[in-house]
Amino acid sequence: MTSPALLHIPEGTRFGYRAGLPWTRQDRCLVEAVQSVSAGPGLHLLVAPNGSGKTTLLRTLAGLSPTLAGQVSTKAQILYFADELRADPEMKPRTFFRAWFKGDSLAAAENLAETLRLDMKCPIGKLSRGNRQKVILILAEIKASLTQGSVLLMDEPLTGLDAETREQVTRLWASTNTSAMRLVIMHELECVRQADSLLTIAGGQLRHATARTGDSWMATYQTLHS
Ligand SMILES: Nc1ncnc2c1ncn2[C@@H]1O[C@H](COP(=O)(O)OP(=O)(O)OP(=O)(O)O)[C@@H](O)[C@H]1O
Repeated sequence: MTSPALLHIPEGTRFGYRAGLPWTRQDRCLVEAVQSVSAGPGLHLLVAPNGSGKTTLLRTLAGLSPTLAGQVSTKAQILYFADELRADPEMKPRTFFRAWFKGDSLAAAENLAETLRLDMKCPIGKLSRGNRQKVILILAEIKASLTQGSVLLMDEPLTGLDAETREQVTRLWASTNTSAMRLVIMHELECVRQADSLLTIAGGQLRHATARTGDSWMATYQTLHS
């Protein structure tokens, strides 16, 4: 049985920004869906060259920017996580999670922090890039666990993590909150062995592969760009 689509991007949908002064404003299209894209629960990778419009696409899917044409549809709860944690630098992760969660959810956040070796007593402003990233990942996972079938949009969540933590996180994604859809921007395709699809932007076109060609997602990426 195929999984229900949680996110649908119709053919012709355009993503970008409006540039210039209000009276001379012009659309600058970065990405156009040349085929419709539907994705359901699982892990979906968004990998494309620097500056091709990945963050713009993700922010638009999150409803933070308008599409330039067309309309994205979803019935799911959308959770967007930017590539940097925005929180009071004096706040410690323990206080941060206590502000977000109570009871079992808070306990789950604390357990995950222990698993990922996050120092809960170090102020966020003094955490390394990778450790700040762990705070975002824990927030994402515990929030996703509160609603069935959420859509998590994550901008470079693995950047800055050491190899062991990356491995732990990708294993976690495969085993928990499996009703969620994770659309994840990343640059290092090698660190993910299992994924349900790959999206990329080639020459301004959004391309989607739902099965691997060849042995790896890297081979699929190269095919989509050829
Ligand atoms: N509102 C805006 N005004 C002006 N330029 C913009 C705006 N939004 C995006 N851009 C430009 O569009 C291009 C694509 O940006 P975006 O951040 O979406 O790319 P990206 O693929 O995520 O890049 P990277 O891999 O480097 O993070 C960049 O050159 C960026 O400066």
